[in-house]
Amino acid sequence: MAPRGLPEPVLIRGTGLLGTSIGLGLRAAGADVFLADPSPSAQAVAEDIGAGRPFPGDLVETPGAVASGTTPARTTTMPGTVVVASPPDVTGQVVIDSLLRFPGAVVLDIASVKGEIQRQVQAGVVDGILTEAQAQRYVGTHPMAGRERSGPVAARGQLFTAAPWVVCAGPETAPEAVVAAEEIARTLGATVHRMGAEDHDASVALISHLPQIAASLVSSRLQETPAASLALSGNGLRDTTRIAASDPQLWVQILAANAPDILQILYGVREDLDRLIVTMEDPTAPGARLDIAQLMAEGNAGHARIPGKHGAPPQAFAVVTVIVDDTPGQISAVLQDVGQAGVNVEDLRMDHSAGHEVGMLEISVLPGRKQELTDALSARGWKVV
Ligand SMILES: NC(=O)C1=CN([C@@H]2O[C@H](COP(=O)(O)OP(=O)(O)OC[C@H]3O[C@@H](n4cnc5c(N)ncnc54)[C@H](O)[C@@H]3O)[C@@H](O)[C@H]2O)C=CC1
Ligand SMILES: O=C(O)C(=O)Cc1ccc(O)cc1
Repeated sequence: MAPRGLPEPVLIRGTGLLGTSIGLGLRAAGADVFLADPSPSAQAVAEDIGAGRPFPGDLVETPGAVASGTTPARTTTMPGTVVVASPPDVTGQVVIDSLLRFPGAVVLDIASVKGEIQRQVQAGVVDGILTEAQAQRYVGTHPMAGRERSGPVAARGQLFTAAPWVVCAGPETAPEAVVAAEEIARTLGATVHRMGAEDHDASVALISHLPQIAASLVSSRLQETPAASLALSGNGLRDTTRIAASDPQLWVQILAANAPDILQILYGVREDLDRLIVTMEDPTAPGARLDIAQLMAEGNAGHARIPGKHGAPPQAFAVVTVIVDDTPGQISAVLQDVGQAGVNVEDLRMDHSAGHEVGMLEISVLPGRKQELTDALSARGWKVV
């Protein structure tokens, strides 16, 4: 059964990580999905893994066609909804092309920065390329879920489960566009957050773009580090650097598109860093340790404000740590016993030191269930620390 309120078929333009993940999720929900990507291999992989079928029509954009107001060729197959999942720097152009090419279709994009695309659509109206009615069929959105890898091979239909999905509708946006965007988000298991494009861009500068910059800055220090030092790495380093493996091409576009908002935050970070440097130059000076303590306490306070699963208020879970052998099947065996004990797993992670034959499986549960789970796992022979 197709999702209600979603005009079909759905055409996904751009079958990389995000486009293919959306296709997989929509197909699993029974929607009819077409795929189009200028990269034949990206499109073929997306089709092969079941994200949709090829769009029967030529969607190659003529360079400069949108800017010059040339109406793109219309196809006989008309999608009801177009999801633009291309790289950010061409998204505005693909959105305008879709509004012109598919009269009547709702068009949404999922690019990481929203203001610039909204401005391009508005400029299309001012320049007479788009009518107001055409522009109203567009709604900007942003799923707050992704991976540090790109391309369809890394796609997952479950990528958006429990993730926030921002919908940037304005008073001018056609109601059916908002309904379709929210239906896609909910069908894929995400929670909808309505927000203006400017507030969105200011928010992601802090909660998404700064962490990316911080991870890249920390990781760039590791380039010349001797292997013997890196062998000591634990989860602290892994936690703070995972997203440093992200696609540079994508991030050049994201950071450039949101530079003014990011810059305001970087000025604040620079102030804190300058203060810390002065303190560290003489850590025994009067007040220096208080300064360091204050920095750590400010970090604690900010971290405690990060909401938990499903956008719930921050919650301190209790962690039950189980030692498991580094052999196949151990983790699933522990999790089966956790399920038998009737305790819900809120979070899970594996701490794995290089060169050791055991791993530490950290199972986060509600604080009230910790003792019960510890007892149940110990009774089944697991070593709980
Ligand atoms: N990577 C992530 O974690 C997240 C990315 N996004 C946004 O999703 C969008 C796609 O990102 P990814 O899937 O990660 O990138 P990707 O690099 O995996 O895929 C982009 C795809 O777009 C195709 N493409 C290039 N030019 C195109 C055009 N003119 N028309 C149609 N397709 C075109 C490419 O061939 C490629 O297959 C970006 O706008 C990004 O800001 C949003 C949330 C998370
Ligand atoms: O890998 C992660 O944890 C991410 O946060 C990825 C991500 C990248 C870009 C976005 O616009 C949104 C999410």
